[in-house]
Amino acid sequence: MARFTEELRSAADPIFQAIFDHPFVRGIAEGTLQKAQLMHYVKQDFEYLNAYIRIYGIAISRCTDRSVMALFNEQISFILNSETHPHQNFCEVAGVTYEQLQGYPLAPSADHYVRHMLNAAHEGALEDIVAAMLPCPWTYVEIGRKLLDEINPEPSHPFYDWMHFYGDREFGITEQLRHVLDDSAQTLTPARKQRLMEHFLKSCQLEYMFWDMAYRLEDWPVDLPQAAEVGA
Ligand SMILES: Cc1ncc(CN)c(N)n1
Repeated sequence: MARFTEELRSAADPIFQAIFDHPFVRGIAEGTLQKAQLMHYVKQDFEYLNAYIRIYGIAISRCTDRSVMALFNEQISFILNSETHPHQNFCEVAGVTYEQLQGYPLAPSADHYVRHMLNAAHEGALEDIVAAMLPCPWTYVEIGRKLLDEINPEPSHPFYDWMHFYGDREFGITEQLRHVLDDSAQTLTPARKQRLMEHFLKSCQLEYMFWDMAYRLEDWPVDLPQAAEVGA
């Protein structure tokens, strides 16, 4: 019998293919992204990963199994201590410091993505959270591997580090999260599995929208004056 997560991946295949073809991902391959696009991506991804860490925290609060707690704990450390490297790569190419790109509000699509994972976390069980979180490492490891296979970049490629970071590393966590989900799916009803499929597919769509948000420099439609800050 096919793994449940194999069914998820098959259903999401058109979205994965659209992500591989997205102009931001092609811009990584071709080294053609604009400074503003790289900066917008890092501003948004820094806040997205902060939220993702907090959602792991909620997931830990739902765990009964210590090995799953340990897995989530390791992933929090990985994001805090290592997933800064691909951001640094983009900052170097854009010619800005990492600190300059921190503390910005989430743009609409990034906000939508974070809210979707939080809804799954607050309304669902552990497996709902994992289904909504899984596209994050899964799409990136496939993007990284595809780009490495396709262009076999020289160390002088501007995004050499980014491609190696994701192409070499995210497979492990993707497999481990898949196991957590496959194990719990064994005892779930078809209706529950359908719900997990919906969480997974929506996160895949939101992965696409995140790339698109960065490429198009998506932001809220109306700029607010500084005085909109409370007490200013
Ligand atoms: C939006 C998003 N999705 C996935 C990843 C890879 N962990 C990321 N850094 N940002």
